[in-house]
Amino acid sequence: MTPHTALTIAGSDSGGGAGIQADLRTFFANGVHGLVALTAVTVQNSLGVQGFTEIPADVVCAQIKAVASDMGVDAAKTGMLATAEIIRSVAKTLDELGLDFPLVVDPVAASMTGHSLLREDALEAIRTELFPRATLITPNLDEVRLLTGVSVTDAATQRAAAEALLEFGSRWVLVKGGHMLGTSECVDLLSDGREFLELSGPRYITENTHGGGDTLASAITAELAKGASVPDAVAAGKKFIERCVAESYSLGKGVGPVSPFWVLDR
Ligand SMILES: Nc1ncnc2c1ncn2[C@@H]1O[C@H](COP(=O)(O)OP(=O)(O)OP(=O)(O)O)[C@@H](O)[C@H]1O
Ligand SMILES: Cc1ncc(CO)c(N)n1
Repeated sequence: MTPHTALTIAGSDSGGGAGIQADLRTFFANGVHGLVALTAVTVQNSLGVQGFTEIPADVVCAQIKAVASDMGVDAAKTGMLATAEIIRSVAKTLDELGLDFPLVVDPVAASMTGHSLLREDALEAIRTELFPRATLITPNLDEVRLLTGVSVTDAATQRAAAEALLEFGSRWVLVKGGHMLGTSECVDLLSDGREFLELSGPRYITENTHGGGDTLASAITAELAKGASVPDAVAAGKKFIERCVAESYSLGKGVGPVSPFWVLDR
């Protein structure tokens, strides 16, 4: 049987734990065929990002058009987009395609070691060009602060952040709580402005969470590609990432990756 398709528009991680590598293994683990529009080549390992080179914007868009026109896209996600020019071109291309599939925008600004993955002014372009076209946006707490100025420290500020982010025009927002320190639970808040759904799970004690945000967003995208509603896709994505954090491993001298290898024993 031909599987559903999910497109990732994102950068490559030479360490294999984040970026398109995380997306493709997550798509596979969730039973969808992964398509790729590569935006940048990063030089990185478990210790951090040493640099990156972006792909020309017209080549990024040509990849999207090539797969969309021939194979069809059931859902798409964006990760590292590198430059404002790439962001604007991707938005235009999605419009040209009619954007008749769900779009998850993970507003990747920096790696977890704090290295920038976006040229200056590009986060503003994600906000104005992509958020209004997004079915769901999935910022972490650092990205929330950069986008809204809100510092999330508890349930009330997480809800205030969700409300502020929805003003930018996405249908849904997931404010991820992975970086909320001092809590024994990891609580992500999903909202469309009417419903506020707390997705809560155990916080595992591990340093090895590289690629966690990408893995969550691509697991959600895979579920959307298969036809799930946003709340169902996010609930399934949360279960998936939890298990991947629980089974993460050390690799290299720094932060190891979350791992979907457990699906091989399913
Ligand atoms: N220690 C942990 N135990 C369980 N779940 C976690 C843990 N850390 C993060 N998560 C979950 O992983 C997902 C990603 O959240 P997080 O806030 O870490 O995103 P991120 O910062 O974008 O990820 P990345 O580490 O890729 O930069 C969320 O669902 C969050 O609740
Ligand atoms: C290529 C790439 N995309 C996203 C992230 C964020 O996890 C990363 N470290 N590298």
